[in-house]
Amino acid sequence: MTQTKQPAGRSSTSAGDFVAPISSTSASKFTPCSASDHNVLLNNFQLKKKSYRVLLHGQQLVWERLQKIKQSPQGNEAKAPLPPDSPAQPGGICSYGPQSHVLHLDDVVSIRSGDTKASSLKPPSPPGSERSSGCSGDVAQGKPTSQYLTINYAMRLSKSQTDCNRWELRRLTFFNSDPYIVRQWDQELQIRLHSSSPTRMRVRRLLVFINPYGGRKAGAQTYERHVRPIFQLAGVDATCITTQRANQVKDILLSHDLGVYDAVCCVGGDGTVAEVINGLIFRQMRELGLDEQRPPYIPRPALPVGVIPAGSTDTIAYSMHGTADVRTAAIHVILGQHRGLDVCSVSNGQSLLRFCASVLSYGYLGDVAAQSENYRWMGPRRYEYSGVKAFLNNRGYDAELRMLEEPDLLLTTPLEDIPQSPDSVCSLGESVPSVCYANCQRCSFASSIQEQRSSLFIQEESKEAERNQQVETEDSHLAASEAALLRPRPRPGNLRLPTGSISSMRNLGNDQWKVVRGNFFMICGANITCACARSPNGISRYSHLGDGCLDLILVKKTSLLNNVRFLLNTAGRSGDIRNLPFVEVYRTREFRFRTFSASEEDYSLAGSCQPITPPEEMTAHSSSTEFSSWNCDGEVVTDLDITMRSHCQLIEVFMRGPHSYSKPLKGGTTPTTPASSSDNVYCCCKD
Ligand SMILES: Nc1ncnc2c1ncn2[C@@H]1O[C@H](COP(=O)(O)OP(=O)(O)OP(=O)(O)O)[C@@H](O)[C@H]1O
Repeated sequence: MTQTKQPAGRSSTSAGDFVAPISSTSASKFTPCSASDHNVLLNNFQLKKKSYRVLLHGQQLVWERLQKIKQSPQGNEAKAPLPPDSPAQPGGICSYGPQSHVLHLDDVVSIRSGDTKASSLKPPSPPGSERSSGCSGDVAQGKPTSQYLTINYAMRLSKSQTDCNRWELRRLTFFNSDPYIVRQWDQELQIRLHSSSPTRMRVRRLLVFINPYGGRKAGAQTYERHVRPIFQLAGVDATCITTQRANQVKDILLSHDLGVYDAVCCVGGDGTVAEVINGLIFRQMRELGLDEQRPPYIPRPALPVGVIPAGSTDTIAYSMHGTADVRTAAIHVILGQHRGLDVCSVSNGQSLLRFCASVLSYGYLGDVAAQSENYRWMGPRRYEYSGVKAFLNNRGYDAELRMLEEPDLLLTTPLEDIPQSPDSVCSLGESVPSVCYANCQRCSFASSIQEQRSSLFIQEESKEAERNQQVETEDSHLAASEAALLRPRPRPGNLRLPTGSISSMRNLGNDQWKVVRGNFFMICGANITCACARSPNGISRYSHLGDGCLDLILVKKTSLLNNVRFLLNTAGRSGDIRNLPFVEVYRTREFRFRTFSASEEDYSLAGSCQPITPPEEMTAHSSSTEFSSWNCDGEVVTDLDITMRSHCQLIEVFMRGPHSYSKPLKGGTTPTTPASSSDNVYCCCKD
């Protein structure tokens, strides 16, 4: 820890700035966030014409109000921190005392200094320009002139009664009459803001796809009004492409040079997100020279993805952020925190068809997807109309499903070996399933296992990949050898792995396939919760964003009343479909589907790896009452022999996950954040 030095030959300033070693009382409040040995800056600044002592320590900025003390014994006027008078700023995470305000640099969007307040408020210059690096307001070398320092940051509205996962932008403008101090703070903050972290990437050049056709056809306006200003504030250089047709996103991603971009972002609904994800994965397969129809493993794309909701349901964005708020999604892109998102491959007997990021659904939702395309002119209301039609016409669909049930980690792992984190609200091998939040322990654990697998078994799995390529059986074309070629995953922290966890993962292959036959109202393979504004818990409330598993939900065909019960249950906040006697939920990594009433010719109607079926074929197929279609991320797939397989954290997406928090306490007291494991269960939006 070092302290700052004032440049020689300058007089002290009227604001009472000083550079001082941290006092023992202040230092005792620190809870360092990173192990790196950062400098500590400590100076007085003015904020809204009031004096504050401001401290930069590690990745945390702390400011504490000063007040005048009448006279010191020596006769000098002095300043001291105010007594406790206001609660700490929400978002503060360290124990600095109740009167301190704490801002983590993870939540800072941009920093800019200026000679005047107005000039410090201007957005930073885009990357590549002279002023984009280092000191933003002054020429880095030479005599500084800036006295204002504006810090733009984002804050979650944790006290909001309507949407507590929403984030908003805020700013602080500090004043110091000594430009040397302002320059030093500016430089130090810029360095720390852009320092690399395995789970955070500050995007500089972004490729943005805008779908002007999805949802209410307002993608372009949404981007201009809400997203562009946020990207500008962060100094992001965004190249925008407004799509002209379906599948254009995928075609561009497959054919264009993406080397200059740090990330890809889409403004659209689930179909647009799926196009981006499919485009990036297929591109990676091409670059590696893999057979796209029968790849020996699924490679991880190089670029992370940002998702801005502008579609009809936006379940992917909602499941990622806990809200479909556009500004929140844009803020997550510029803050740059990313997590691995599971992606499922969908294949038929012959080849890989496509990748699915949210849900693959047969029966009721498949019928809705197939029919609603005919009523797109209605906008999002087409789902209600087609939904009622498909509901009344559903006579049940015969099907056979085979799956490997995910073993419960608790059964194979001694309890004391299960990693515990005070920040986490997700258990691992839980008897009561957990909900996936920010800092999800189940997903972190899956990530760690993935990393260990790729390093420990790389040689063995490479051999397995070779063997699989030689002996291509119907079942092995997507064999689980991808881990060998996955690059190591970023790890949020030092997570201790339970002993035996690796072997329990590897024993999966020896387990027995479970077979379920029946007549179903609906069959869903849910990769994520599939929550949306109308169904805040989603179809699959306990699905995790990155645990490498999917939830197979089987809704048996019983009575019309039960179908209504099921739909009401998924729409409400308090219901749990697991309690319904005609619903079965299995957690698995893979399932296979066949409809036993279909003849051989009925299989693989699409008959190729064409991901989206042509409309004529789709309509003809959907008119059959014996077979349904598949709804894959809102797009229609008509094959009748389907395998869905989850690929753990295959793609990095800009998100933190929905947040866990306590209800705001009565009397305006802010609950402590992050939530401890005991106060995680309530969302202030819930009742
Ligand atoms: N210019 C365009 N004209 C016609 N179709 C387009 C165009 N651009 C994109 N598409 C296609 O529009 C389809 C629907 O888009 P998207 O899924 O984003 O919106 P949505 O269906 O309204 O939303 P959601 O999937 O969230 O319900 C996608 O399959 C995409 O390929």
